[in-house]
Amino acid sequence: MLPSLSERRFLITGGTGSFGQTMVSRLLDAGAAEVRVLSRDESKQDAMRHRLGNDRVRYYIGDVRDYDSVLKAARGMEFVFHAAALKQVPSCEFFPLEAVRTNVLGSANVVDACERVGVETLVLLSTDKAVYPVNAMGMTKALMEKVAQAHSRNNASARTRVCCVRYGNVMYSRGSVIPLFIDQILRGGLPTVTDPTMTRFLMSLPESVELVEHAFVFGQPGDVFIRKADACTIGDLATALCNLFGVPAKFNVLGIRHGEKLYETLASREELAFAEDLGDFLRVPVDSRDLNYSLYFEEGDVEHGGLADFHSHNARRLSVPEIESLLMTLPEVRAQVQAAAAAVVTT
Ligand SMILES: O=c1ccn([C@@H]2O[C@H](COP(=O)(O)OP(=O)(O)O[C@H]3O[C@H](CO)[C@@H](O)[C@H](O)[C@H]3O)[C@@H](O)[C@H]2O)c(=O)[nH]1
Repeated sequence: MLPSLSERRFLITGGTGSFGQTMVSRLLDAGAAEVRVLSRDESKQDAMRHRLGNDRVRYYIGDVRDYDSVLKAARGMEFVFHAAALKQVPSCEFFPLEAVRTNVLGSANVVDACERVGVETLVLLSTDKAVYPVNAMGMTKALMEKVAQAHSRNNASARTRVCCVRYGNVMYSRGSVIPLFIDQILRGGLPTVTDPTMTRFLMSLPESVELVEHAFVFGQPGDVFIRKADACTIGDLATALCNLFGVPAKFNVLGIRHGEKLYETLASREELAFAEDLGDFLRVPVDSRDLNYSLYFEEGDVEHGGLADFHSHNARRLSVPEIESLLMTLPEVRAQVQAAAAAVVTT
């Protein structure tokens, strides 16, 4: 999917995370001349340095909240992927201003630094929680999208092409529900399900990386790219995992947590009225009108009435066997299921 990248230079903010590590490997494989990782945690960088052992990867300690640290890392780079964020819904509810500082002001720093040093393309990673947001994480990611779009709308001669991508839950990402449920099952406990009827979109890490690559190759300034995905209920997810590990499908119900929604929306009906359907992806272009709306009178109004939002309650619903098959495509899950099965055989 990626074109040849020899002599091309990349920066990934939050580059030690699940997305960042996968993207770094893809860029190295595609021949990138240099990949910089900007992040706060020196021990994660050190572990990655030892694991990769590749001198085309350079590590920058810094924080997107600190403009100078972003500027230093962005200097000389042609392409930037902005993945650094505060992402946990409940913790952002308790510390909303921290989410504003990282997700909104930090993202604005990234946009400004890229423009200042003449980065060619910047792709910012957003989430379905940014659509009709009810929690601080989603609200701040929605504002991040607005910052990115305003950059494109307000700067006709912008040097940096800025696009966003939006996706749902990445299966087995750090701190997410799938490794948690597996851990609970392996310890002999019951998965703690918030609400069995709650639905989420499911996407693999390679699919999320593919979406970013698509935006990187095809995006126009201000675009938001969305990857279409199937969804499942959390009750079915817990059941599928219990089945895979050969334990009775039972769980404890916790109740919905701070800031959570029963379902997530990947694209609103307002966006779908303008979106371009690209098969696996949707492209939502920026509304590039200025504030003189009367100038656009003849373009008329777009009809939103017949459209429905694209959300995880009306997306294709995966059955329990389908979830089991999907989970077994994840190397981490496969390895844990096989290890558990082998342990049963030897006892
Ligand atoms: O003990 C638990 C923890 C979570 N859940 C449920 O599992 C689902 C997924 O939870 P989790 O894996 O914590 O993800 P989300 O809170 O949905 O948020 C994730 O998915 C987003 C995309 O929607 C990303 O933007 C976020 O960074 C990422 O944390 C939700 O319905 C939770 O209610 C449980 O049932 N039990």
